[in-house]
Amino acid sequence: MITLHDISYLRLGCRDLDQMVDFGTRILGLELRERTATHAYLRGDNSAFNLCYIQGDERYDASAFEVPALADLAQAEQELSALGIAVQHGDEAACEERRVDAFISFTDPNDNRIELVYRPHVTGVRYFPSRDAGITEFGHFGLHSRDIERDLAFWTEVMSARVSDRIGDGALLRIDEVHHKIALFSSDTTGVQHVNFQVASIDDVMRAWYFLQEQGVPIVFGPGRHPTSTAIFIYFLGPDNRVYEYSSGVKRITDEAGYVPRHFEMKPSSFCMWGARPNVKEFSE
Ligand SMILES: O=C(O)c1cccc(O)c1O
Ligand SMILES: [Fe+2]
Repeated sequence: MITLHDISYLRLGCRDLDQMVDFGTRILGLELRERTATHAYLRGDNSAFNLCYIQGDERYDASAFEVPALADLAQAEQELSALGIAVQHGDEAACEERRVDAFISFTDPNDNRIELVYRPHVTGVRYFPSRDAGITEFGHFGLHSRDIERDLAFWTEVMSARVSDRIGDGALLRIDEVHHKIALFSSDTTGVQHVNFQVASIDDVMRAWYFLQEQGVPIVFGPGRHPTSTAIFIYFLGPDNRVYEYSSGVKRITDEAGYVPRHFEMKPSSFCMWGARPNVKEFSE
């Protein structure tokens, strides 16, 4: 089994880097930490970055997870190879580009690009937001799945994630006490399905609601409250057409041994207990 310590970062291809930097800073409220001609590193906490936008193929994305020890990379490579999954080693330049000491990359059974990283760089400089969005951490992300049972088996049996709740086919997976850091949703494509940042309180979610409307940002779901994680949320679209989410109050699962996942029906009320209706394809019946 491969043990994931935490989510680390997302690499997101885009056609217009300036536009994504503007969105990331002025709208999302992330800090632009570094910028090259082709790469922009943005963060909502003290890590080197959470999101790296890369000028070029807008369909490109990769999601990264931290493993605790260097030896975990070699062990992961062995286990993945035994399953017939091809593994690449990051060379020095690729490590530098990702601000990590070492990493391997592969594609999961859904062809999602996954990176396992050792020692993602953390800074001693506190996150300085470019707007007061109230971000407290990089919360979780959703991945598309063209075959949920196949992908769920991979993420739980190979990557040691645990199911916290299901909604229809969808699955919310934890790798620590936080209710979920990975979500799998049934779809016909690959890659990142949504990007979540946690904010401090309901006030930040409601402030975002007014702010996003004023800025003309399309809101696609919420404000609302998830019955699953109990988090209060709002979802909106970036200029890259990706779905972004702020949420606050995600529950923790402390009774690891005794917890039994619940299976919510595939209905809007399973995504929002206040009655908001999702305008997000993967959340709809
Ligand atoms: O927080 C949740 O429970 C949740 C449920 C459905 C979809 C999501 O994106 C979520 O974050
Ligand atoms: Fe989410």
